[in-house]
Order: sequence, then structure tokens, then C-alpha cells
Amino acid sequence: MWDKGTWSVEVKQPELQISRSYTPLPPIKPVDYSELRFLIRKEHKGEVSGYLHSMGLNSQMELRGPHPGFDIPENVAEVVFLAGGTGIAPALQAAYTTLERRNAEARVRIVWSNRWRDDCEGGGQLDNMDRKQAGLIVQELEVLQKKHPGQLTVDYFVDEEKTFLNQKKISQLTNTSRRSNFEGTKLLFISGPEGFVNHFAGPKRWEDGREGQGKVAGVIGKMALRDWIIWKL
Ligand SMILES: Cc1cc2nc3c(=O)[nH]c(=O)nc-3n(C[C@H](O)[C@H](O)[C@H](O)COP(=O)(O)OP(=O)(O)OC[C@H]3O[C@@H](n4cnc5c(N)ncnc54)[C@H](O)[C@@H]3O)c2cc1C
Repeated sequence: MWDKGTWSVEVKQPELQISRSYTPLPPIKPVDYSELRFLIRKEHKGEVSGYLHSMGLNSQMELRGPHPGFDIPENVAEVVFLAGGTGIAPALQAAYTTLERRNAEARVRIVWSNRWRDDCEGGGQLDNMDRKQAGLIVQELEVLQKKHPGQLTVDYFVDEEKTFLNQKKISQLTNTSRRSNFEGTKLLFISGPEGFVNHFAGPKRWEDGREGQGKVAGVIGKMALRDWIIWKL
């Protein structure tokens, strides 16, 4: 799956017989297929996330999948990924596939918005702090940046610090006029809580019994971005 793009698996809660989807984080060492890592937010009264957070070491769980998400095309040139909260997990997947398995000149720009600084400790502030104090995901993003200098940027926005992603920032990220000599597919992803996706790209819609993309609306809908494939996750 790491050759393809974004993907998820379902975790089953055995007592209630319900399942929810979760997004494996890309490998940090050479690919070890026996290991899956996740970032799972503990939702207040969340059935499956609460169950997962209550599990002890060496517990067993039932997984279903993998379920493919978006396949990153071979000729990808630009990826802009707007991630809210745990939407950073598919952002890491897209960055991994693009940077490790595609053209060495492809560029990835991630924006990670969180409500609280605790969720992205050290993000955008690593020059002034001990790296070990940074959040694990922030550290992983930095490792990927160092491995692919100039190819990956990460911007952090934190609601409680009154910094917010806006149209101006998205315009900057999608303005690739200075790279007009480098042709290829341009992908703009929006991934996160429903309110985040709705605000920036409009709601997804049920189409033929499945969750489909719906129209591109919201902030991005007003921008008339040409040449970009826009994908809600
Ligand atoms: C493709 C995909 C990938 C995903 N990847 C990840 C990931 O990597 N990490 C991650 O953390 N999440 C991920 N999610 C979200 C995840 O699947 C779950 O939706 C999330 O963990 C919540 O599930 P839950 O069973 O814990 O909560 P649920 O029990 O479904 O509850 C969700 C919320 O609704 C509230 N709620 C429930 N019932 C009611 C009610 N009757 N009235 C009012 N409020 C109610 C709960 O308090 C809770 O806040 C992904 C989702 C998709 C579709």
C-alpha cells in the first residue's frame, strides 16, 4: 500500500460489533510490514477510540482491510495537504509516497491545524527547543524534511494561539507560477474533522450508497483553482 498513496484499515470493537477506520502512519525505518502505527485521538465517549485507548500492551485487536484511499499518480509534481487534527495521518502517507516513491523533484507542502498546542508540541518552534520535547508527529515530520531538503514544508496553525489557516495562505501554497518548467499533476487534499473539511472545501455527499466527494465549495470553492485536483479525505 505504501507504493500507492493514502489508505486505512478498520478496527473492530468486539463487544459492540462496530468498526471504525484508522490511518496507518508511514514507516520511519526501512519498511517493516509486520508493524502498523497509528495516531488515534481519544474522542469524548467515543466507542472505538475509547476502546483502543483502554487496551494494554500486547493486547490483540481485529483489523479489516486495507482499504485504498487516493492513489498518488506517478507524475505527481505538487502536493498541498490541508490537515486538521488527526487528518495529519493521511498527510504523512501522501508525503511518504510522494517523497519516497515518486519523482525526486516533487514538492509537498503540509499545513497542520490544531485546536491546542499540546496536539503539535514544538511544531514551527523546533529551533528554540529541545527536540525530545516535541510531539512525536512533529518529530517525524522533521525527519522527513531533513531527508528530503527543499521538498517538504510544514506550517502549523493553532486555534488557541489565534493563528488560523485562511484563503491567503492557500493561495500562496497553490501559486506555482515560479515552477512552470516542472510539469506534472497537482494535488490539493483536505482532511480532518467534518467541520474543517466543510469549511475549506464543502461537505462530502452520499452518492450511490457511498460517501462521495460532493461539490468543491467553501473557501476553496471560491478560489477557482485551475489545474489542481482537489480531494477531500
Ligand atoms: C478513512 C478514515 C480514516 C480515519 N483515520 C483516523 C485516524 O488515523 N485517527 C483517528 O483518530 N481517527 C481517524 N478516523 C476517525 C475514526 O474512524 C472514528 O470516527 C473516530 O475515532 C471516532 O470513533 P469512536 O467510535 O471513538 O467515536 P463514536 O462513538 O463514533 O463517537 C464520535 C463522537 O460522537 C459523539 N457521539 C456519539 N454518539 C452520540 C450521540 N448519540 N449524541 C451526541 N454525540 C454522540 C461522541 O461523543 C464522539 O465525540 C478516520 C476516519 C475515516 C473515515
